[in-house]
Amino acid sequence: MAYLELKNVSMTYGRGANATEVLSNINLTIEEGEFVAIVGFTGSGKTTLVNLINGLLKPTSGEVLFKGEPVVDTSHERGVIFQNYSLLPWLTVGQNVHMAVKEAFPKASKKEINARVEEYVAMVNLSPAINKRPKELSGGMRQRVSVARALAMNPEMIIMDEPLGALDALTRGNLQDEILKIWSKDKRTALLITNDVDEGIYMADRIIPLKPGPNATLGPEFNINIERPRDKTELNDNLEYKKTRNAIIEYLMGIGEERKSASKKIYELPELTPKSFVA
Ligand SMILES: Nc1ncnc2c1ncn2[C@@H]1O[C@H](COP(=O)(O)OP(=O)(O)OP(=O)(O)O)[C@@H](O)[C@H]1O
Repeated sequence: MAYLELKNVSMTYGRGANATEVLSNINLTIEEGEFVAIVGFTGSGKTTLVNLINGLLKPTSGEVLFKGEPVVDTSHERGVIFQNYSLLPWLTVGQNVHMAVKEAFPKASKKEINARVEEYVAMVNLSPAINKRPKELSGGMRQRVSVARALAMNPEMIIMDEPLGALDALTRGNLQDEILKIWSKDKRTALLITNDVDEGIYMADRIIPLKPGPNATLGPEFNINIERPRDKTELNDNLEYKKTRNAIIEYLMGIGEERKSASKKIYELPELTPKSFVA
Protein backbone atom coordinates (compact mmCIF):
# COMPACT_ATOMS: atom_id res chain seq x y z
CA MET A 1 0.00 0.00 0.00
CA ALA A 2 1.31 3.44 -0.94
CA TYR A 3 1.82 5.92 1.88
CA LEU A 4 0.27 8.79 -0.06
CA GLU A 5 -1.64 8.30 -3.26
CA LEU A 6 -3.44 10.72 -5.57
CA LYS A 7 -5.64 8.95 -8.09
CA ASN A 8 -6.90 10.91 -11.10
CA VAL A 9 -7.26 14.05 -8.99
CA SER A 10 -8.76 17.13 -10.65
CA MET A 11 -9.65 20.43 -9.04
CA THR A 12 -11.93 23.09 -10.49
CA TYR A 13 -12.52 26.51 -8.96
CA GLY A 14 -15.70 28.44 -9.78
CA ARG A 15 -18.86 27.28 -11.51
CA GLY A 16 -20.53 27.41 -14.89
CA ALA A 17 -18.94 29.93 -17.23
CA ASN A 18 -16.47 30.92 -14.48
CA ALA A 19 -15.20 27.38 -13.88
CA THR A 20 -11.44 26.82 -14.25
CA GLU A 21 -9.91 23.42 -13.91
CA VAL A 22 -6.61 24.23 -12.19
CA LEU A 23 -5.36 20.65 -11.76
CA SER A 24 -6.21 17.83 -14.16
CA ASN A 25 -5.82 14.15 -13.67
CA ILE A 26 -2.99 14.17 -11.14
CA ASN A 27 -1.59 10.74 -10.32
CA LEU A 28 1.07 10.56 -7.66
CA THR A 29 2.34 7.82 -5.37
CA ILE A 30 4.73 8.44 -2.50
CA GLU A 31 6.15 5.57 -0.47
CA GLU A 32 6.85 5.79 3.26
CA GLY A 33 10.23 7.39 3.94
CA GLU A 34 10.56 8.95 0.49
CA PHE A 35 11.45 12.59 -0.16
CA VAL A 36 9.68 13.85 -3.26
CA ALA A 37 9.94 17.33 -4.77
CA ILE A 38 7.45 18.89 -7.15
CA VAL A 39 8.82 21.79 -9.17
CA GLY A 40 6.53 24.19 -10.90
CA PHE A 41 6.08 27.68 -12.26
CA THR A 42 4.30 30.28 -10.23
CA GLY A 43 0.52 30.02 -10.47
CA SER A 44 0.63 26.46 -11.78
CA GLY A 45 -1.46 25.06 -8.92
CA LYS A 46 1.20 24.05 -6.39
CA THR A 47 -0.64 25.43 -3.34
CA THR A 48 -3.88 23.88 -4.55
CA LEU A 49 -2.10 20.53 -4.67
CA VAL A 50 -0.72 20.99 -1.13
CA ASN A 51 -4.18 21.90 0.19
CA LEU A 52 -5.67 18.79 -1.40
CA ILE A 53 -3.05 16.57 0.25
CA ASN A 54 -3.39 18.38 3.55
CA GLY A 55 -7.16 18.04 3.56
CA LEU A 56 -7.97 21.76 3.38
CA LEU A 57 -9.58 21.21 -0.04
CA LYS A 58 -11.55 18.33 -1.53
CA PRO A 59 -10.85 17.35 -5.13
CA THR A 60 -13.60 17.95 -7.68
CA SER A 61 -12.93 14.41 -8.87
CA GLY A 62 -10.51 11.65 -7.98
CA GLU A 63 -9.16 10.51 -4.63
CA VAL A 64 -6.44 11.50 -2.17
CA LEU A 65 -5.45 8.55 0.05
CA PHE A 66 -3.15 8.73 3.07
CA LYS A 67 -2.09 5.30 4.35
CA GLY A 68 -4.94 3.83 2.32
CA GLU A 69 -7.66 6.08 3.82
CA PRO A 70 -9.32 9.02 2.04
CA VAL A 71 -8.10 12.40 3.28
CA VAL A 72 -11.15 14.23 4.61
CA ASP A 73 -9.62 16.79 6.95
CA THR A 74 -6.33 18.23 8.16
CA SER A 75 -4.36 16.04 10.57
CA HIS A 76 -1.31 16.30 12.84
CA GLU A 77 0.12 13.36 10.95
CA ARG A 78 0.70 15.71 8.01
CA GLY A 79 2.53 18.86 9.00
CA VAL A 80 2.52 21.68 6.48
CA ILE A 81 5.10 24.44 6.29
CA PHE A 82 3.22 27.15 4.44
CA GLN A 83 4.65 29.74 2.08
CA ASN A 84 3.01 32.65 3.90
CA TYR A 85 4.07 32.05 7.53
CA SER A 86 0.45 32.06 8.86
CA LEU A 87 1.51 33.02 12.41
CA LEU A 88 -0.92 34.36 15.00
CA PRO A 89 0.05 38.05 15.25
CA TRP A 90 -0.93 38.51 18.90
CA LEU A 91 1.28 35.66 20.11
CA THR A 92 5.06 35.73 20.54
CA VAL A 93 7.42 33.41 18.66
CA GLY A 94 7.50 31.04 21.64
CA GLN A 95 3.73 31.17 22.11
CA ASN A 96 3.09 30.44 18.42
CA VAL A 97 5.26 27.31 18.63
CA HIS A 98 3.89 26.46 22.11
CA MET A 99 0.30 26.41 20.88
CA ALA A 100 1.16 23.97 18.11
CA VAL A 101 3.19 21.68 20.40
CA LYS A 102 0.40 21.62 22.97
CA GLU A 103 -2.09 20.66 20.30
CA ALA A 104 0.14 17.86 19.00
CA PHE A 105 1.10 16.55 22.47
CA PRO A 106 -1.97 17.13 24.66
CA LYS A 107 -0.72 14.80 27.39
CA ALA A 108 2.79 16.23 27.68
CA SER A 109 3.79 18.08 30.86
CA LYS A 110 4.37 21.84 30.90
CA LYS A 111 8.09 21.18 31.28
CA GLU A 112 8.22 18.83 28.28
CA ILE A 113 6.26 21.26 26.13
CA ASN A 114 8.49 24.19 27.10
CA ALA A 115 11.63 22.15 26.40
CA ARG A 116 10.35 21.19 22.96
CA VAL A 117 9.42 24.82 22.17
CA GLU A 118 12.90 25.99 23.16
CA GLU A 119 14.58 23.20 21.18
CA TYR A 120 12.78 24.04 17.93
CA VAL A 121 13.06 27.81 18.33
CA ALA A 122 16.81 27.30 18.83
CA MET A 123 16.95 25.03 15.78
CA VAL A 124 15.88 27.92 13.57
CA ASN A 125 18.25 30.29 15.41
CA LEU A 126 15.52 32.39 16.94
CA SER A 127 16.20 31.95 20.68
CA PRO A 128 16.99 35.67 21.11
CA ALA A 129 13.63 36.52 19.51
CA ILE A 130 11.51 34.01 21.44
CA ASN A 131 9.49 36.78 23.15
CA LYS A 132 8.95 38.89 20.05
CA ARG A 133 5.70 39.14 18.14
CA PRO A 134 5.50 38.48 14.38
CA LYS A 135 5.27 42.20 13.51
CA GLU A 136 8.70 42.73 15.11
CA LEU A 137 10.30 40.07 12.86
CA SER A 138 11.60 40.15 9.29
CA GLY A 139 9.90 38.01 6.65
CA GLY A 140 12.68 35.44 6.86
CA MET A 141 12.40 35.23 10.66
CA ARG A 142 8.65 34.67 10.40
CA GLN A 143 9.24 31.91 7.89
CA ARG A 144 11.69 30.28 10.32
CA VAL A 145 9.05 30.36 13.09
CA SER A 146 6.69 28.64 10.69
CA VAL A 147 9.30 25.92 10.01
CA ALA A 148 9.90 25.46 13.77
CA ARG A 149 6.19 25.28 14.47
CA ALA A 150 5.52 22.62 11.84
CA LEU A 151 8.51 20.44 12.77
CA ALA A 152 7.93 20.73 16.53
CA MET A 153 4.58 19.00 16.04
CA ASN A 154 6.48 15.89 15.03
CA PRO A 155 4.44 15.12 11.90
CA GLU A 156 4.82 11.74 10.18
CA MET A 157 4.77 13.47 6.83
CA ILE A 158 6.30 16.89 6.23
CA ILE A 159 4.63 18.86 3.44
CA MET A 160 6.42 22.01 2.38
CA ASP A 161 4.87 24.66 0.16
CA GLU A 162 7.86 26.74 -1.02
CA PRO A 163 8.88 27.15 2.62
CA LEU A 164 12.29 28.69 2.10
CA GLY A 165 11.65 31.05 -0.79
CA ALA A 166 11.82 34.26 1.24
CA LEU A 167 15.11 33.43 2.97
CA ASP A 168 18.67 34.50 2.30
CA ALA A 169 20.97 31.82 0.87
CA LEU A 170 22.71 31.05 4.16
CA THR A 171 19.56 30.62 6.25
CA ARG A 172 17.96 28.71 3.41
CA GLY A 173 20.90 26.30 3.27
CA ASN A 174 20.85 25.80 7.05
CA LEU A 175 17.14 25.07 7.12
CA GLN A 176 17.41 22.67 4.17
CA ASP A 177 19.96 20.74 6.22
CA GLU A 178 17.82 20.82 9.38
CA ILE A 179 14.79 19.53 7.48
CA LEU A 180 16.92 16.77 5.91
CA LYS A 181 18.30 15.85 9.32
CA ILE A 182 14.82 15.49 10.84
CA TRP A 183 13.54 13.63 7.78
CA SER A 184 16.35 11.06 7.83
CA LYS A 185 16.79 10.71 11.59
CA ASP A 186 13.12 10.27 12.36
CA LYS A 187 12.33 8.35 9.13
CA ARG A 188 9.75 10.82 7.91
CA THR A 189 8.13 11.10 4.51
CA ALA A 190 8.48 14.47 2.81
CA LEU A 191 6.92 16.37 -0.05
CA LEU A 192 8.59 19.60 -1.07
CA ILE A 193 6.94 22.04 -3.45
CA THR A 194 9.51 24.38 -4.91
CA ASN A 195 10.38 26.46 -7.93
CA ASP A 196 14.10 25.88 -7.30
CA VAL A 197 15.49 22.90 -9.22
CA ASP A 198 18.76 22.91 -7.24
CA GLU A 199 16.90 22.78 -3.94
CA GLY A 200 14.89 19.84 -5.29
CA ILE A 201 17.98 17.93 -6.41
CA TYR A 202 19.79 18.58 -3.14
CA MET A 203 16.92 17.39 -0.99
CA ALA A 204 14.77 14.87 -2.86
CA ASP A 205 14.84 11.28 -4.07
CA ARG A 206 12.59 12.14 -7.01
CA ILE A 207 11.61 15.36 -8.76
CA ILE A 208 8.33 15.68 -10.62
CA PRO A 209 7.55 18.81 -12.64
CA LEU A 210 4.06 20.29 -12.46
CA LYS A 211 3.14 21.43 -15.96
CA PRO A 212 1.56 24.89 -15.80
CA GLY A 213 -2.20 25.25 -15.84
CA PRO A 214 -5.00 25.70 -16.33
CA ASN A 215 -5.30 21.94 -16.42
CA ALA A 216 -1.91 21.54 -14.78
CA THR A 217 -0.75 17.98 -14.62
CA LEU A 218 2.37 16.16 -13.49
CA GLY A 219 5.18 15.60 -15.99
CA PRO A 220 7.69 12.72 -16.10
CA GLU A 221 9.62 12.04 -12.92
CA PHE A 222 13.37 12.38 -12.55
CA ASN A 223 15.16 10.10 -10.09
CA ILE A 224 18.02 11.67 -8.18
CA ASN A 225 20.61 8.94 -7.95
CA ILE A 226 23.05 10.85 -5.76
CA GLU A 227 24.20 9.30 -2.50
CA ARG A 228 23.25 10.86 0.81
CA PRO A 229 24.31 12.80 2.74
CA ARG A 230 24.84 15.13 -0.21
CA ASP A 231 27.50 17.77 -0.09
CA LYS A 232 26.46 21.08 -1.66
CA THR A 233 29.99 22.12 -2.53
CA GLU A 234 30.73 18.80 -4.21
CA LEU A 235 27.44 18.67 -6.11
CA ASN A 236 28.62 21.12 -8.76
CA ASP A 237 31.28 18.64 -9.86
CA ASN A 238 29.04 15.61 -9.64
CA LEU A 239 28.27 14.22 -13.11
CA GLU A 240 24.92 12.73 -12.04
CA TYR A 241 23.92 16.13 -10.62
CA LYS A 242 24.85 17.94 -13.83
CA LYS A 243 23.03 15.40 -15.99
CA THR A 244 19.86 15.45 -13.88
CA ARG A 245 19.86 19.23 -13.54
CA ASN A 246 20.23 19.71 -17.30
CA ALA A 247 17.47 17.22 -18.06
CA ILE A 248 15.02 18.91 -15.65
CA ILE A 249 15.86 22.43 -16.80
CA GLU A 250 15.56 21.42 -20.46
CA TYR A 251 12.16 19.91 -19.73
CA LEU A 252 10.98 23.00 -17.82
CA MET A 253 12.26 25.34 -20.54
CA GLY A 254 10.40 23.25 -23.11
CA ILE A 255 7.10 23.62 -21.27
CA GLY A 256 7.88 27.32 -20.66
CA GLU A 257 8.18 27.80 -24.45
CA GLU A 258 4.94 25.88 -25.03
CA ARG A 259 3.23 28.14 -22.53
CA LYS A 260 4.57 31.27 -24.21
CA SER A 261 3.43 30.27 -27.67
CA ALA A 262 0.02 29.26 -26.33
CA SER A 263 -0.42 32.76 -24.90
CA LYS A 264 0.46 34.57 -28.15
CA LYS A 265 -3.21 34.92 -29.09
CA ILE A 266 -4.27 38.26 -30.50
CA TYR A 267 -7.19 39.74 -28.63
CA GLU A 268 -9.30 42.16 -30.65
CA LEU A 269 -10.49 45.07 -28.56
CA PRO A 270 -13.95 46.47 -29.21
CA GLU A 271 -13.98 49.86 -30.92
CA LEU A 272 -15.25 52.26 -28.33
CA THR A 273 -15.39 56.03 -28.49
CA PRO A 274 -16.15 57.81 -25.25
CA LYS A 275 -19.24 60.01 -25.66
CA SER A 276 -17.48 63.14 -24.54
CA PHE A 277 -15.05 62.79 -27.47
CA VAL A 278 -17.70 62.47 -30.19
CA ALA A 279 -17.25 65.43 -32.51
N1 LIG B 1 -9.98 29.76 -4.05
C1 LIG B 1 -9.74 29.99 -5.33
N2 LIG B 1 -10.73 30.37 -6.17
C2 LIG B 1 -10.50 30.59 -7.48
N3 LIG B 1 -9.29 30.43 -8.08
C3 LIG B 1 -8.26 30.05 -7.30
C4 LIG B 1 -8.42 29.81 -5.89
N4 LIG B 1 -7.22 29.44 -5.38
C5 LIG B 1 -6.35 29.45 -6.42
N5 LIG B 1 -6.98 29.81 -7.56
C6 LIG B 1 -6.36 29.90 -8.91
O1 LIG B 1 -5.75 28.65 -9.19
C7 LIG B 1 -4.52 28.83 -9.87
C8 LIG B 1 -3.42 28.11 -9.11
O2 LIG B 1 -3.25 28.72 -7.83
P1 LIG B 1 -2.23 28.15 -6.76
O3 LIG B 1 -2.20 29.11 -5.61
O4 LIG B 1 -2.56 26.74 -6.47
O5 LIG B 1 -0.87 28.21 -7.59
P2 LIG B 1 0.66 28.21 -7.11
O6 LIG B 1 1.40 27.41 -8.11
O7 LIG B 1 0.75 27.80 -5.70
O8 LIG B 1 1.01 29.75 -7.26
P3 LIG B 1 2.23 30.59 -6.58
O9 LIG B 1 3.49 29.93 -7.01
O10 LIG B 1 2.04 31.95 -7.22
O11 LIG B 1 1.98 30.57 -5.12
C9 LIG B 1 -4.29 30.33 -9.98
O12 LIG B 1 -4.69 30.73 -11.26
C10 LIG B 1 -5.22 30.92 -8.93
O13 LIG B 1 -5.69 32.18 -9.32
